[in-house]
This record gives sequence, C-alpha cells and structure tokens, in this order.
Amino acid sequence: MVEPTPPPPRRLAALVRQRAASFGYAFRGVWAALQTEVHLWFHAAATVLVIGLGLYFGLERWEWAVVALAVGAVWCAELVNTAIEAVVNLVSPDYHPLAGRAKDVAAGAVLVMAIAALAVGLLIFGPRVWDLLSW
Ligand SMILES: Nc1ncnc2c1ncn2[C@@H]1O[C@H](COP(=O)(O)OP(=O)(O)OP(=O)(O)O)[C@@H](O)[C@H]1O
Repeated sequence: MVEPTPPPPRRLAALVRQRAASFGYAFRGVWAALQTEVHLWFHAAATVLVIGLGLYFGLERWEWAVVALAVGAVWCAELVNTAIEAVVNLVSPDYHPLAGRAKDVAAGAVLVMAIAALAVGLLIFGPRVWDLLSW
C-alpha cells in the first residue's frame, strides 16, 4: 500500500490558518446568535447554574459526561434553530406555510431537547436537591 505523502510545510501552514479561521467563524456565529436570541442567554444562565450545582454536589465523572452532553445538545439545538430561522427569513420574508412549518419544526427540536435535558437534570440533581431540602 502506498503511504500518503505529508503536505509540504507551506501548505500545512495554510491548512492550519484555514482551520483556525473556521473556528473563528464558528465563535462569531455563537456570538451573533447570543446577540439576537434571548433564549440563548437563558441557556447560558442555566449552564452556569448547572455547573455550579455540579461542583457543589460533587458529581461523579459519568454524571458530568451526561450533564455536558445534555447542556451541549440544548445549545446545539438552539443554534441550529437560530440558523434555520435566519435562512427562512432570508428566502421567505413573506408568509408561506412551508416557512412556518420549517420554523415550527426547528423550534420543536429545541423543545424536545430541552425536555430531555430537564429529565437529565431531574434524574441527576433531583434526589440531591430533595435530600438537601428535606433534612
Ligand atoms: N415567513 C413565515 N411564514 C409563515 N409563518 C411564519 C413565518 N415566519 C414566522 N412564522 C410563524 O411564526 C412563528 C414565530 O416566528 P418567529 O420568526 O417570530 O420565531 P420565534 O420562535 O418567535 O423567533 P425568536 O427565536 O426570534 O423569538 C413561527 O414558528 C411560524 O409558525
């Protein structure tokens, strides 16, 4: 089997620059969404709260993993929803049933993920908060 030849240094530098720029665009996207979407500030506050509670209760490693996935998935769903809203507004500024359906379905994805994250929160923090409040 022929080994793939590594890219020459100049091309490698360009590749690294390109990847770094892509990260920049992605962070810019998150920042742009934060500036327009109030929901994301709610998610940010909830994320800080969940991390604080996790530290307070000393979650186990696997619990942190589940919580991180749940939090990340909600952020992800909200960002995708924001992107879909932007595209729909671009291509269909006037009323159209399909535009409405696209927005409703995208919002539904956020709702489903938020309910799942709430279930994770209740399962992991619920018993601990209950113990704390019932002594
Ligand atoms: N171009 C459109 N055509 C048909 N229905 C639309 C259109 N734009 C919005 N709608 C309907 O109005 C609802 C709310 O739309 P909007 O763009 O205000 O979303 P939103 O969830 O309130 O946005 P935000 O996250 O900015 O608060 C949509 O879910 C959809 O049912």
